[in-house]
Amino acid sequence: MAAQQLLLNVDNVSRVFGGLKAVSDVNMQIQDGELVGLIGPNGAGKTTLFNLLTGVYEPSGGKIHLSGESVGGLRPYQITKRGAARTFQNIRLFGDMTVLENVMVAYHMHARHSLFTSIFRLPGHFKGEAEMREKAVEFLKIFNLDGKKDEIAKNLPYGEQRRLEIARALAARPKLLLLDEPAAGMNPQETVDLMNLIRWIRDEFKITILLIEHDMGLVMGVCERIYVLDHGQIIASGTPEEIRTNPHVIEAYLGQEV
Ligand SMILES: Nc1ncnc2c1ncn2[C@@H]1O[C@H](COP(=O)(O)OP(=O)(O)OP(=O)(O)O)[C@@H](O)[C@H]1O
Repeated sequence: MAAQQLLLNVDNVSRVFGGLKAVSDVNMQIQDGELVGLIGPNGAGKTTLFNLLTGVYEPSGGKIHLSGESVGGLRPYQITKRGAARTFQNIRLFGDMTVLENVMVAYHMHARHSLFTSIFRLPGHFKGEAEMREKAVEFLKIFNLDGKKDEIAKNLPYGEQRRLEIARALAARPKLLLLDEPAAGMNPQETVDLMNLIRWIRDEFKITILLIEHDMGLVMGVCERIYVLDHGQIIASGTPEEIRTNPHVIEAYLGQEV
């Protein structure tokens, strides 16, 4: 088996808001191809850490490397170009665009049209558009959304909007896909389907996935390794079984089922 490559290296990263250390000296190493969960009680700092990894916030301290390249403090679009794409806790689609257009926007970021062919609308450009449309429909098939390609995104049921958001993030061809509570608002059957889909995406696209999730069944069922944040600090990391029986984790979740 090939040696694993370090994809994401979070080295002593912190973020302070006023007097509050929302993320405190966090260390996290994720290997290429891993499927990793990030859990923790409300306000633990999970979304803040995602915002640091994707350039929404600048770290107050520490370093972040993606594929060996320093990305801490870069703008979100710069980090997307370097291979990290995400979804949000509150769905952020282009609500007034169609389902297909939402995916094509992501493709456009990676299109290889020359300025010349775009301006003069030479055949190469049209070929590019047609190819892009075809690929976008292929993507939508994976997510069982191809039948809805011409619907306006905001009119889709909630679970489908979540799936579309994942499809759009994936269309940007990330090495690292960050999912912020992908099962939020889904019913149990949708959650099980999503769990299978996430695992399939990782295997099929050979990417690395880091997901935040409150649904413990989802995290324990799908992730190979889990980090636990509490009050901005990593209090545990390990396999689902190690996390389930970790006394620090049980204490952090006291009164809640782990
Ligand atoms: N922009 C901000 N300004 C000030 N404080 C913030 C900001 N963003 C987050 N915080 C604070 O940082 C802490 C961590 O919040 P964060 O949203 O990262 O937690 P979380 O683990 O994602 O919580 P939840 O599970 O409820 O989504 C909280 O105390 C929150 O109030």
